[in-house]
Order: sequence, then C-alpha cells, then structure tokens
Amino acid sequence: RFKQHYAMPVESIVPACMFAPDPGFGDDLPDGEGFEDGEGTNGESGDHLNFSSKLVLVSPSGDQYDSLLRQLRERMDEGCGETIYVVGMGSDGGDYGLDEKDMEASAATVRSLCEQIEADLIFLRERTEAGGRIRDYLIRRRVGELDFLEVRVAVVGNVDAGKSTLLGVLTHGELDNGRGFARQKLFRHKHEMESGRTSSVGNDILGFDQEGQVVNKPDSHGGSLDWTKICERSSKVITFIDLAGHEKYLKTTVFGMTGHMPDFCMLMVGSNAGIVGMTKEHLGLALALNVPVFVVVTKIDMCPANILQETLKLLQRLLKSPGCRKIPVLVQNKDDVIVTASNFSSERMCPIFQISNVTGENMELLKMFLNLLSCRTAYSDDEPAEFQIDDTYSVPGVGTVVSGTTLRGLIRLNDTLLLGPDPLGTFIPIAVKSIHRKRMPVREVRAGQTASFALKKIKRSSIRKGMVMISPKLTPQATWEFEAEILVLHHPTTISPRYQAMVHCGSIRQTATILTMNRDCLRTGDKATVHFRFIKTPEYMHCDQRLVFREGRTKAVGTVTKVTPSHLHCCRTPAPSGEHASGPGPAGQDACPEEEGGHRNTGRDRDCGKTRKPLLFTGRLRIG
Ligand SMILES: Nc1nc2c(ncn2[C@@H]2O[C@H](COP(=O)(O)OP(=O)(O)OP(=O)(O)O)[C@@H](O)[C@H]2O)c(=O)[nH]1
Repeated sequence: RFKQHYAMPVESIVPACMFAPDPGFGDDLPDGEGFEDGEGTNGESGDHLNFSSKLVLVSPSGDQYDSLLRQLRERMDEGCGETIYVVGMGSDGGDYGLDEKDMEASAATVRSLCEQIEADLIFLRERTEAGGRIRDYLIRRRVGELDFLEVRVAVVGNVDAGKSTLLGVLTHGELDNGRGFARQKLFRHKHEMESGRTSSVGNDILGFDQEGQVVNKPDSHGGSLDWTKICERSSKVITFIDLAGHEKYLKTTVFGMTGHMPDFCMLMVGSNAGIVGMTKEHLGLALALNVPVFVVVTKIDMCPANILQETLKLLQRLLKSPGCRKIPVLVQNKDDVIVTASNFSSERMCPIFQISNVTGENMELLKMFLNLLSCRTAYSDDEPAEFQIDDTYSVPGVGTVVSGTTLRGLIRLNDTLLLGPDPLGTFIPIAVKSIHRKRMPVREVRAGQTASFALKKIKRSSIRKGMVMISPKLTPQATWEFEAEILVLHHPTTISPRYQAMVHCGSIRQTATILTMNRDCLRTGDKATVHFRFIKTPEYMHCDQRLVFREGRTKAVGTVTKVTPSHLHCCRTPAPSGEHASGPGPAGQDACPEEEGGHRNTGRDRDCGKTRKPLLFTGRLRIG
C-alpha cells in the first residue's frame, strides 16, 4: 500500500512524505469495481464506478452512492469504527487535487455518507497539489456517553528509557523535571516509589474527545485521575500497558505483551543511552507476537546532537535488519503523523518519534498519532463471546472481580457464560452481574475491549489468570496437551524432549514439558513442530494463538497448531521415566523452575547424548 522511493540512500531513515497517503478508496475493491481504463467525469467507467478516481465523490448517482456507502462501511469495520479518508486523490496516477467546487461537492458527499453510518467527519489537513486541493479526514463512529473506542498500547523499553515519565506527562498533562517528577503519579508500589523502577503491569488511560483533544484532567488535590469522567468525555481511550524495563521483571513484561493483548507496542529508547539492555529483547517480543511497533526516542533535551544521530542510526539499522524487516520512518511534523498513522497497520512501517518529557518537544505529534491509531480487533455481534482473564480481585462489598480482554463477540449484563477450566478441566456456568469498562459501569462489552466483571458466589482463589469466560455455544474443552510450530530464538545448548519452560499464550502462563517433537533436538534458529504438556492444570487454548516459550534467556516463539481436548488423554507422565532428572512430578506439585528461582532442566539432553551443565545464560536474543 505504501510506496518507498528506493533511490534513498540505504542508511537514511525514510521520511514520512515518501509514503503515498492512503486514498479514500482504491486498494481494497470488490470484484468488478474500479481500476478501469478511461473514466467519465464522475470517475465512471462503463457500468462501474471507478473508486480510484479523484472525482468519485463529486456527484455520484444513487447506485454509485450505495457502493460508496458499502465501501465506507467495510473500511469502518476494518478500522474498528474509524478510518482516515483522503478526498481528491485517486490512486490512478499522479493527477492529484480538486478545484474548489469539486472539493466542496466531494466533502458534501462524504459528510452525507458519514451521516448515514452515524459517524463524525473530522478535518485533519488540506494540501495543494498540481491539480488542486487534497483533504484528509478522520471518520470516527459516533459513540454514546458510555461508549468509546479503545486502543491498547504496550509500553516497553530498557530501564530508565523514560516510559513511566512519558505516561505521567501524557496522562497528567504536566511536564517532567528530569528527576522523576512525572513518574511519581504512576507508581503502584512503595518499592517502585523508592527505587524509581516499574515492577508490575500498570494501566494508564489517555482520553481524546471527538476533536482529538486530550480530556485527561487530574484533580488539583491528589493529582489522581477520575477514569469515569475521562471515559465519559472521550470518543477514544488509549490504554497504556506500562511494562517494566528491568530484566528481572521480564516475566511480567512477557505476560503484559501476551496477556493484555496490545494493539500496538511503543518501544521507548533513551537517546543518550541508545539501544541498550532489554531494548532488543522487547522489540523481538513485539515482532514475535506480530504487534506493530512504533519507537519513541526520549530525552532529546539533554542529548548531544552527535549522540542522538548515532542512536537514530543504530535504531534504523536494527529495524531494517533481516530479523525485523521494518521500514523506519522519522515523524517530524503533522503531515508525517497522518501519513504514518494511515499506513501503520501494515506492520512493516515503523514510525520514530523524538521527544522530550522535560521541554515537551514533539509531544503534540505523539498525541496526534495516538489519537489516530485504531484498534486491531475486528468485532462481530454474531460471534460467540470469549473473554480472557488476566487478573482477579476481591473488592469489599462487591466480591470476586475478574478483569481481562474480550477476544470475540459481545457480552451483556446478565449473560450466562462458562468460566474455566478448573484443575479438573471443567467449566462452570456463571452469570455476569455487573460490567465495568475503565471503572465505569456499562451494559455490554465487545471484542477488543477490556472490562471487569463482578461474579457472584465464587471465591477469588478458585479463579486463575489464564482462565476464560466463554459462551456455552462454544462448548469449551480444556486441554493438557497441544502442538505448536515453534522457532527457537535463543538457547545456549540444545532443547530436547522433557525440556520444561514457561509457556505464555494469551493470559496463560504455565510451565509445560516438551513431550515429542519432529526433530531430535533444537538449537538457536531451529524450527520444529513440538508437542507440549502443561504440568499443573489444563488450559483453554485454540489454534492460531501465538505463544512465547521461555526459561531464563531461552526463548522460542510459535503458533498453536493443534489442541487435544483433555478427555482424549489421561496420563500425566509425559514419557517413560529414564535417566532424566527434569520430569514433572505428581499432579500439581511442579512449579515453574523460574518461579522457584532455580532451573530444573539439568541432566542430559535426550538423544543428543551431551551432558548439559546448569544453564549459563550468557547469550542474548539478537535481532540484527
Ligand atoms: N532530561 C530528561 N529526563 C527524562 C526524560 N524522560 C525521562 N527522564 C528522566 O529519566 C529518569 C528515568 O525515567 P523513568 O520514566 O523512570 O524510566 P522508565 O523507563 O519508566 O524506567 P523503569 O520503570 O525502571 O522501566 C527519570 O529521572 C526521569 O525524570 C526526558 O525526556 N528528558
């Protein structure tokens, strides 16, 4: 969809203007429509409407109008309620721009289309080309007072990159002092206050009104945010999943990336420190999970120009490397924001912002970009509901509360869903008594939205992260065993059957043993089909889910390809016991080696015959 000018020097970051903006209509045309040779004055060609013509909106006939409406509906569904729409630019050659009369007529058509689908037309920019004017609009579904579009952004990057500070600045509207002022408002634990380090998965919200203005207003006393007020005033809410930068919290960071289902990943890099520590690790994680990444380079106020240039150079080298295959694009003005936001969901483009949390430089560009991002989870009313639990709470006076993400369908108040699986693999019916979105009571939640539910007559202790609440129509089955196609990103020696590591899949986080695989052993860079078995409890999984398999610095990523319902296997011991010391013990007794602070995968790698020393984690996941 975007055009790169390959005449650019290989080493330079691609400026955003090198990308052709997404035209109003053009690429995704149904059969028989568009791209005809020759056109009438109205973009008409024979019986067909030429959607790629810049004149398509000037004075459509009734049938043409219906086609335009159908197209717009499809685009709004794809963009989960919004789309960036360009008027006056066909994708049919270089003849861009409309005269004033045609532009006004086209704008009137788009406005009328928006009324039909109950969406707002928000002007973004106008520019002039040889043929006249071109306008970019944001079209956004109108939301009621209790509704808002939701986009989740995971915030990753090495320790001290300025993650918490940026979130403090964005959500509280006050600049930082360079000594940790802005982040104080976000820390959740006393030890975080004292050390200045994030250790948990944090959620912060940033609301935008229909005009794209930030609505967050911290109260003047405690400085805290009233989430309900923000949501009521917002047409779009960005939820930041603030993840820890320090290596010792990597497990939590991986959980944040898999379990909290981010739509996008914001990778933060301190301009003075550069690509250090966990930066590559976090980028690798986002790539493995197919989450589109944009980069925010911070602290430009305190960084000498040559160091900043060096950081940008290394960054773009990393992004272009064979492991990443991204196209780095420097965002320097509002036009760049619109161009990158229009093309961002392609996953290949990687916008780069350079900001200061202290002076606020380029902060407006970042905010504008965030407002233009659209959710990536398509939603359909007809699909049976599935909700993934990523946390549980006991709320005084309310009881057990579960929070998580709606993966599919629609969940309404008083719906009965199946909650499970429990350790025996069963699901129990449970009624949804109240629903909150961002602390605000609502009557329903849809796919792509996070929510929490108050559940009656169930103890918090009987609910685990990784459980689901699911429509009875799906007749869910728990599984002990599954197959996945995996790629080993890093392992110091070889992986063979009976190897154990932590599987992260959605909000599932449990140690699993490799029972069999289609190769004798696996080394860094190897791909294989691997049969796993969970060691503690069965889980609910389905094919095509992405997973991360890790233990210490050992990392593999993959996709679930086969799930065996638990009633089809009854044996918990994965393989005949031999000389291996690492086999799982009786049900429920094994814990993740990492959680116990040690490693059980000692002994010999099966079939490879080599005695393996206790793992020495010296390597790193290399992307470049
Ligand atoms: N001068 C300057 N200082 C900044 C900027 N951004 C952050 N800082 C400072 O950098 C330090 C580290 O920022 P944090 O926000 O705690 O970094 P972090 O990435 O959240 O670190 P972890 O939570 O440990 O992962 C703080 O003292 C901030 O005040 C910036 O743009 N300019």
